[in-house]
This record gives sequence, C-alpha cells and structure tokens, in this order.
Amino acid sequence: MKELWTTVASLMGVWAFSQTLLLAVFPPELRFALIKLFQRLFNCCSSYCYYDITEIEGVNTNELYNAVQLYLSSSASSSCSATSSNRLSLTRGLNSSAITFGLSHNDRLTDVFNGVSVVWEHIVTPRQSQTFSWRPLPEEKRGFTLRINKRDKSYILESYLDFINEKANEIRRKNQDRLLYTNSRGGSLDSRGQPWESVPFKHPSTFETLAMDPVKKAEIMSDLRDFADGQAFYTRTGRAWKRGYLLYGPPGTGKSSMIAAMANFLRYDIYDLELTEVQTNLELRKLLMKTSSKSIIVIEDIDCSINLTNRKETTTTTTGGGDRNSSTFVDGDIETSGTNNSITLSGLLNFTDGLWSCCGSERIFVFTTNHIEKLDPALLRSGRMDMHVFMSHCSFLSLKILLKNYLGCTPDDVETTVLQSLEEVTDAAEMTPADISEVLIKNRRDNKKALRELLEVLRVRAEKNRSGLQRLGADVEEMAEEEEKRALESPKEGGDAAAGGGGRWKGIRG
Ligand SMILES: Nc1ncnc2c1ncn2[C@@H]1O[C@H](COP(=O)(O)OP(=O)(O)OP(=O)(O)O)[C@@H](O)[C@H]1O
Ligand SMILES: [Mg+2]
Repeated sequence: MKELWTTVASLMGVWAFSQTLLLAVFPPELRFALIKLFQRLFNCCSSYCYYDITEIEGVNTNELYNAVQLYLSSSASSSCSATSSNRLSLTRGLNSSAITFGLSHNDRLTDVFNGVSVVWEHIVTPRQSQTFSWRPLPEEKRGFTLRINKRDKSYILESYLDFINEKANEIRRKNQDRLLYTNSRGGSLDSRGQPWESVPFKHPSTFETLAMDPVKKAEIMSDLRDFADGQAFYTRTGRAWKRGYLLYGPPGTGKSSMIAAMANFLRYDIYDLELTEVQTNLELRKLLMKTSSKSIIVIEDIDCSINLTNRKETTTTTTGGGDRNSSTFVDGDIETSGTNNSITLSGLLNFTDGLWSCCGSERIFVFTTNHIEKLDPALLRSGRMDMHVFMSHCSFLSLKILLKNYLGCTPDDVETTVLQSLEEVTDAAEMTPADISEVLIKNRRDNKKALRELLEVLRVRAEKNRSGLQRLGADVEEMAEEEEKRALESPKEGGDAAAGGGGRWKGIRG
C-alpha cells in the first residue's frame, strides 16, 4: 500500500513539474501546440471516442442536452446500471406533474444500447467569466460526455442518438400535462408569434367513464390505437398520417366528453378551433401550420359555426346557422361581398384534407354537430371524415356505466326487479347521459334513493314520449281525414289537395 502511495505521489510530482516547466519555459503558442499534440497522442492510444454535449451552444439551448438529460433520467431512476450514482438529482419542470431523476454533478452512468456499453458523464464546471450575452447565462457550464468504444462508433452512434431523442419525446409527453389551445384572440398573434393561447388540459373524462355501447367504444379505442401506432402503415400506403372523426348526436350525449377521452387516451394536446373567430382561408391555414403533431384539432358544433344551409348564396349579411354567431360560408373561393369573412367550403376541406393538412403529422380532426342533416354532403363524403360516430340517447348498457361512475354500483348490487324495470324504460325514455347524470349526482349519497328517483324520472319521460307519439299519430290521421273530406267535396281541387296532403303527411312521417 505504501508503495502504491509513493508511486501516485511521484506521478503527481512529475505532472506538476512538467506543468511548471511548460508554463515557465514555453511561450503560450508553443504551450498550446504541445497540449494539442499530447491530446492527439492520447487519442491515438485510446480505444474510446468522446462526444461533448454542452447545455448551451453559443446563445442557444442545446436541444440534445435536454433530450439526453431526460433520457438518462429514465435510466437513472432505475439506477441499477449506475456505476457510481448513489446520488440523483430530482426535478419537476414547468407544466409538469411528474418528477424526473437526473445524474448529479460529475457523476457517471453506464448505458447499454443494442448490446453495446457506453458511459455518460455529467460534467459541471464553474463558468470562468461572464461573457457578454443578450440573456444571462447560468453560472455553471453543464454538459454530458458520451464515451463510446471506437469500434462501436459507426455501428451505434447515429441510431443511439435517434433513440435518445425519441425516448426523450416520449418521456416529455408522459410527464407534461397536455395543453388545450384556443384561437379566441381572433387572428392576432402573441409576443412569440403564436395565434393559439393555451391552458393546461385537465379534463377527467376517459373511455372508462364514457357511457356508450361497449362494442362501439372498443372499436373507437382500437381505431385510435392503430392510428397512433400506424406511422409505418401510413408511410407505406402513401397516406397523410391523420384521421377524421365526426361525432354527432343530441346535446348532452357526450361528444365533448368523447374528445377529452380521446385526448387522455392518446395523451395528445387539443386545439379547439373557434371557426367564428377566423376570417379567411389563409388565416385558417396559418392556424393549422401552428399546430403540433400528436394533437386533436376540434371544430365543435360545425353546423352552428358556419352557415352550411345557404352556402351557395354569396349574400351580404352574416346569417345564423344555429344559436351561435355564424359566418357566411360560400362554396368556392369567391369572397363574400359586404362581409369580411371569406371562409369557404374548399378552405375548410383543404384544412382537413388538402395538401396543407399534412404539414406536421399524427393529427386527428374531430368535428361535432347536433344536426348531421344540416351538414354539406361534401363534408360527409367517404374519405373525408374517416369515422362517423353517433352519440345516442342513454341505452341500458350506457346506464350501467353511469351507475358505476356515480353510485359505484355494478348490476349485481342492484335489486333484480329494479334492474329489470330500468332496462324496460331506459330506451323508451330517450334521456341523454347528461340528464341521467344530473339525477344520479343529486342523490349520490343514497344509492337506493338515487335508483328510485331515476326509475321514476325514466318512467315519466317514457310515458311522455309514448303519449307524444300517440298525439302525433292522431294529428296525422285527423289531417289525412280532413284532406280526404275536402277532396270529396270538390273533385278537381281535391285531386291537387290530396296530393298536397299526401306530401305533408309524408313530410311529417319522414
Ligand atoms: N356519454 C356520456 N358518458 C358520460 N358522461 C356523459 C356522457 N354524455 C354526457 N355526459 C355528461 O354530461 C355532461 C355534458 O356532456 P357533453 O358536453 O360531453 O355533451 P355534448 O354531446 O358535447 O353536448 P353538446 O352537444 O351540447 O355540446 C358531461 O360533462 C358529462 O358529465
Ligand atoms: Mg359539446
């Protein structure tokens, strides 16, 4: 042991002496050249390559540094391969609810990729002097050094770095709370030139809580999964990596909840596009260009946002297609005179379908409407919206999900007679999941009372629907009789009237 210490001490003495000699004897230029030469000699003898990835390159943050840090955080947390890391740093980023692990200062970690072992070192040194910069630089210089065996370099370096980037993106997505974007500022941009404003997206709706036919639900989930895993498929088939969903059905049947469930399922951001705030096709295109991959672009109540009924007219007024403010919608690209709004059907279709729709990738377009019959056939044509999903009134299958959500009870927990009665009236009641949720929320502390009240409400609604239908049937019959009587009284007029009456009757039935 003593001999070892003597050797180390003498080596250090030689090193210090040579340093002093270098400093004292050689001028700086020569000194620098000698150091370089030594380094080269050392590199020739070494069987390793070293790559430095510094945190800041010039004045820009080095994205690769962040990616490596995140990537190593997943290896560091499992920590089994860490060679000298008993100490890990913990961080929580902005907008993130997860804590990430990291290598502490000047620690090392061994990683294995494709059977090749590499070593990462986190190097932190104090910054010498604050050089001039437009923004304050950190007091420490941080960087990672990657050590790879020379013989493995060409085999793994590129694919390893790609793998790290991919993994880092995945971790980022997992850790980061997703965002809900809106274009509510109209066409104006913020200080960073962004037309979208965002807030953290915290909607708790999931496919588990969504009350709908389980078969339909499973179909949608597997469609989404196939889409998210389908990069190779979309490339092979030459299709843009995007998918369109049209959700339609009465208010309160869960269209918005479904969008939230989709976003939570895929961990995508949501861009909620308020079409009434968009003035021109060009603005629409710019908004699209500023959306990111792995996102859902939503246009809610499409029939209300734009006037689809009069789209062939280039009128001078802004007409309402529903209860919301709506902008005039014209077929073709002729700008509407008298109004500054010139979104066209082709503009909207280009947004979802055309060349511009594939700037970026992995995006889902979702349109919702309460009135599918009001939509232009061009929007419904096959290939436009890949999936049409009807969100229906609450069925018995959906009701069971709501009972589980709100009362925490399975069918086994409900008395057989009550369950049977519920099954008998649910379809006839034609109540929306939103209506039923209200009844259940109100009575959620008392399951028995909740079920009793729900059954009562469902019965009343079913009865009302039945009598409403009977009244409608009676009205129709009465009208038909009246028409017939008039036709008999005046044969000539009657012929036309009977035809007209038939038309009216047909209209009511249809
Ligand atoms: N299918 C459903 N499953 C679970 N909850 C639902 C469902 N449908 C509606 N709800 C409940 O009702 C509320 C309103 O539903 P939601 O906003 O999703 O309906 P919508 O179809 O988007 O209505 P609108 O057409 O008015 O926009 C939701 O917050 C949710 O609590
Ligand atoms: Mg909605």
